Amino acid sequence: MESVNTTSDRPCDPRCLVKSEAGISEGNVGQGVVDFPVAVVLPAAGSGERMGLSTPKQFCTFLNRPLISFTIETFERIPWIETIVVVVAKESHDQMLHIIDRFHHTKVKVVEGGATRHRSIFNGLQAFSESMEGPSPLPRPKVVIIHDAVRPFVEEDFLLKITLAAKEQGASGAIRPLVSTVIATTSEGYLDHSLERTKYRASEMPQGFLYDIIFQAYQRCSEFDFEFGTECLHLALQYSGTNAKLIEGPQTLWKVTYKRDLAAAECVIKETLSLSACLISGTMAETVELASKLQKNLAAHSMTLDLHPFVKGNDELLSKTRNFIQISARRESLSEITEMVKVLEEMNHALLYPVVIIWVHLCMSEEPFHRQNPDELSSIMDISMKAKQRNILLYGIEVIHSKIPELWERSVERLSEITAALIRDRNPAFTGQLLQA
Ligand SMILES: Nc1ccn([C@@H]2O[C@H](COP(=O)(O)OP(=O)(O)OP(=O)(O)O)[C@@H](O)[C@H]2O)c(=O)n1
Ligand SMILES: O=C(CO)[C@H](O)[C@H](O)COP(=O)(O)O
Repeated sequence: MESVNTTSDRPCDPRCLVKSEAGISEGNVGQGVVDFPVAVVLPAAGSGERMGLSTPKQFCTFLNRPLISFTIETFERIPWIETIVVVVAKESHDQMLHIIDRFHHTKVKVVEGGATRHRSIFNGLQAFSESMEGPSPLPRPKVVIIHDAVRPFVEEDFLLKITLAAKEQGASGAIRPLVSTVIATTSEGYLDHSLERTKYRASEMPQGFLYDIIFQAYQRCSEFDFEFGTECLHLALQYSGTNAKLIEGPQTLWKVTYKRDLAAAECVIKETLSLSACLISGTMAETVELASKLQKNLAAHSMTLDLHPFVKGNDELLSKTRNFIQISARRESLSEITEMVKVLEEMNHALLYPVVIIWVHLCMSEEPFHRQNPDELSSIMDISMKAKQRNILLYGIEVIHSKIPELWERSVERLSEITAALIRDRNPAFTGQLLQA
């Protein structure tokens, strides 16, 4: 296998859409460059002591998905990565299989972990090697990337740098500037000496290796290394004589370690998910006018709104969008929302990330919709409850088209703020509510 598939049928990762906007088109970064087999080992057999939760951090959930699934997805959607070996503790094996099934991961092979990170990584690498007992091995890669399962943010262009450097030099690794100075302490707890910070770097992940180099290093390393070592690059140097090429990586490579890191990871994903939305205006003059005001106001919240009169039948648009705002002055428009939810469900569009739909009802009379149509209020609740089970978050906002310009402007302002907050926060607790702007 010397060539790679460069197309992906995975649902679109919003993080990659951001990359595309930055000029790197989705799915073709490695095209024609990575023409050798590449596999990934994700150690995920730790217990997450520093997190202080009963669930190991890789299985902690945010946005309805365990952390490890986000990391797997990052690698899985890169066409030139063939196989992902996920190393988990024996007791997590079934849970891992369930995650693979539920989130439709397709490139993953699960391997049993060891008592330390190095032992887990070695177990992962052994999945590619012949052994007397055990199942037949996976095809041996030229380059293997090792990456902690608890670092969900790594992008294709950086992985490409790591992979190519590993192919050229035998080993490569991500580094970051130190945030704090490193000091040595005496056994009595006093300062012994401090290191000159500019000379040192933090070693992060991913790291890349020629498979034969890192496998040999693990075969030769000592029990002490297995028990207390924390650095794969060091093993490659000491036991295979390979000096790693170090590449400065982005700050998003940080490792989820403490509880606050889980909240930070959720924030990063939510922020990316809320960069754009599809605004469905209809054709009535008042709804089109409101749509263009909303578009302008939300630009101030760093949100780009694409305006469309309708989306019905436009499956391509639906499949690329994570946020929809439908403005309507007609009562029947709720049935259009029901239809949209149905289409999104059929596409399984919210499998990996929650989708937000905001139904904005523009009341042309001073009498609000919720007083005129109490039955329809309960039907928003019904639709939203069913949608929520499929990870689709439906909210309603009512805005009265006041004839008094100041009141109207104030309502539009409030509508913009509520809309931005609902999209940014993706809070399931407010679904089915008809909020007043
Ligand atoms: N026996 C182990 C220990 C750790 N890891 C994995 O190595 C990665 C980085 O390790 P670390 O952040 O230290 O994870 P934990 O050991 O789980 O955390 P802690 O040190 O707080 O217990 C994690 O994905 C972790 O699951 C592993 O596969 N096998
Ligand atoms: O980032 C690293 C680079 O080698 C660490 O060694 C790795 O994350 C190990 O984590 P820990 O020592 O906390 O188990």
